[in-house]
Amino acid sequence: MENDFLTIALPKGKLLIDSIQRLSRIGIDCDHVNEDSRKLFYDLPQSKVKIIICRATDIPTYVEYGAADLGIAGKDTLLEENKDVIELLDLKFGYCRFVVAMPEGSVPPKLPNGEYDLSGLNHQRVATKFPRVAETFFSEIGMQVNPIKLHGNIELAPCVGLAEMIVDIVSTGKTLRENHLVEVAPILDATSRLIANRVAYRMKYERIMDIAGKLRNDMNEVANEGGSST
Ligand SMILES: Nc1ncnc2c1ncn2[C@@H]1O[C@H](COP(=O)(O)OP(=O)(O)OP(=O)(O)O)[C@@H](O)[C@H]1O
Ligand SMILES: O=P(O)(O)OC[C@H]1O[C@H](OP(=O)(O)OP(=O)(O)O)[C@H](O)[C@@H]1O
Repeated sequence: MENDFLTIALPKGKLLIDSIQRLSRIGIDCDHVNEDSRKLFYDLPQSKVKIIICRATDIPTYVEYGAADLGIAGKDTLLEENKDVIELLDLKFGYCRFVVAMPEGSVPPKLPNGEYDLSGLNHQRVATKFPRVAETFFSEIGMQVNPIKLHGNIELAPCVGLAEMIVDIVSTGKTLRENHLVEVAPILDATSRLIANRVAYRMKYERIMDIAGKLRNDMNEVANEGGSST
């Protein structure tokens, strides 16, 4: 019966390989799902699962509207998209950090506690893919900024005068370094999460909790063996 099937939305891009590995390890036969193909959905009748491949930033939308029962998305995307979904599990891969960064030549002075004094940045322009995250961070410290929404290569913006600073993801720090930008404030850390549609969570509770439980056990087993969980 069609309703026995569970639809899982996976993000193309950086999180796809780990997502496939995690699902494969708990017996969902999705090893053949790959990004090089232009195929965007896969039926896995043995596992009674359909996999759909979405842009990372669209995963919460597919799950909120019920086009997917489950999805895997970065916490950064969940905060920015702010969709009505249930966050079931921290999968602990795809680690990255949100930061505020500025050109080396214009970093603000430091406070006695060693943090940068951001107060002079009030009402300045922030280039970012994450305007909600940026505005929330600054409003929590009593400041207002003018977000300029971009879709990529954020680090370019302050180098060419489009914005005074950026709010972006840092992983290795290479992109900041190569563009002469300095982190002036951490915002938060992000990892990938298993999310569920609210209705599916009630209607398909046992299957969803079975998958979430198996993913959690798999992570614990890998951690107990002392290895990386990805
Ligand atoms: N160095 C990194 N840069 C960007 N994202 C990272 C990094 N490390 C981990 N991630 C995680 O991977 C997720 C997907 O990133 P990816 O670059 O594949 O897609 P995207 O470019 O953000 O999405 P879209 O294609 O919709 O713009 C991010 O939301 C984040 O959670
Ligand atoms: O600290 P690093 O390891 O250098 O990684 C950080 C970079 O990775 C992301 O960009 P992405 O590769 O997603 O490309 P984009 O600029 O098109 O978003 C992010 O927006 C940074 O630019």
